[in-house]
Amino acid sequence: MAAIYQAAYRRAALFCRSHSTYVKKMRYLNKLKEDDSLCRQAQTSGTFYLFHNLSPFLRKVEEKYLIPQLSAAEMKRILEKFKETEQWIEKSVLIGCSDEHVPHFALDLAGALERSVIEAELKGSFTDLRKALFVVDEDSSSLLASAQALLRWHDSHQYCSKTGQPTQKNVAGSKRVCHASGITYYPQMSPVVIILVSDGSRCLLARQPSFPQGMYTALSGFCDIGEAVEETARREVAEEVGLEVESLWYSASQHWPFPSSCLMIACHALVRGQQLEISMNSLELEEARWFGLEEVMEGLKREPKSAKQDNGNFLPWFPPKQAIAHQLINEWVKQQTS
Ligand SMILES: NC(=O)C1=CN([C@@H]2O[C@H](COP(=O)(O)OP(=O)(O)OC[C@H]3O[C@@H](n4cnc5c(N)ncnc54)[C@H](O)[C@@H]3O)[C@@H](O)[C@H]2O)C=CC1
Ligand SMILES: [Mg+2]
Repeated sequence: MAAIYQAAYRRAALFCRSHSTYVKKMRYLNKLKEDDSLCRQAQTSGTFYLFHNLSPFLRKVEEKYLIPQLSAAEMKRILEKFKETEQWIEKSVLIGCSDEHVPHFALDLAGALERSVIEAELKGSFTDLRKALFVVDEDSSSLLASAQALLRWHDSHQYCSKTGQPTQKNVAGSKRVCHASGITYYPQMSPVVIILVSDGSRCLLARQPSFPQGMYTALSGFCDIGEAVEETARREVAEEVGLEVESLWYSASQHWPFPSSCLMIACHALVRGQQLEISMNSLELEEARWFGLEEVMEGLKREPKSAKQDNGNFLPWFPPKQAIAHQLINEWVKQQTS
């Protein structure tokens, strides 16, 4: 009995310790965002993730893809070797820190150094994010997605939209300021609601014409200005498939970097029993239909590569596990089978 209590105590102590590590880390990051001189100093002891034209730098070691972190000294050496000034470090943005408070920065070297030069020097390659996200581990993929989103936002917000004057980033890159108008700009995400519609025993999955062949996913749509999440969900389901949502419940959320920084808010929805006929909006969708449990379970197991049949048709497959749509579909299967 005592052993059980000891184990519980150890778990509780561990929780408290990790909790306070987390709190300290978040407060340190917040300080770096607010204090330019502290952040400038942090750049001299931090580590750097490299990008080129928004493509992250990856290194393949055996069968694994890793994202190398360069020390500040290594960064300095490379910039000096290729006759670039250290000023480039100023362009980096803060993306996190370790539990020991080693800050992590992301830096895009396009404009400073040739892509192939850095690739040869550091023995790796700048890889399109659409590939990179799916070959690195889960923690690295969310770090790459948010780092790229922040770099992209800075790249496209160099000027004030009111005065046309250049904006200046703070050292951490958590904002940009137009000194002519005094306007502060903060990095933005567009909220998108993704809804897995069910009639109780089947779920509704759809395809847009631009999707890879055979891929189906849950319905989704950007929030209109002024809308609540529930309103977007009801409107998108009505617009895209002509059905009325009866009840809606939240599942989880995810940052999604395509086409640029979306906050995906994932929900399950039930539609009214009497009215299950799909009336698809063919301007947005190529196909929308009900899937039974068995077909969904098979689709979850199917790899895109194995979806093509001998007759040229494609069997249905769903987004990979990194996409929140996958999680919604998995949850629905669990609900049906529990
Ligand atoms: N991570 C995941 O599991 C999934 C992510 N998605 C993402 O959700 C996003 C939205 O999905 P859709 O069904 O295409 O949205 P949607 O049904 O709202 O239609 C897209 C159209 O909405 C308009 N629009 C309104 N506000 C916009 C904004 N802030 N940015 C861009 N376009 C805007 C544009 O005309 C665009 O063509 C896509 O970017 C897609 O990558 C979609 C499904 C799964
Ligand atoms: Mg849509």
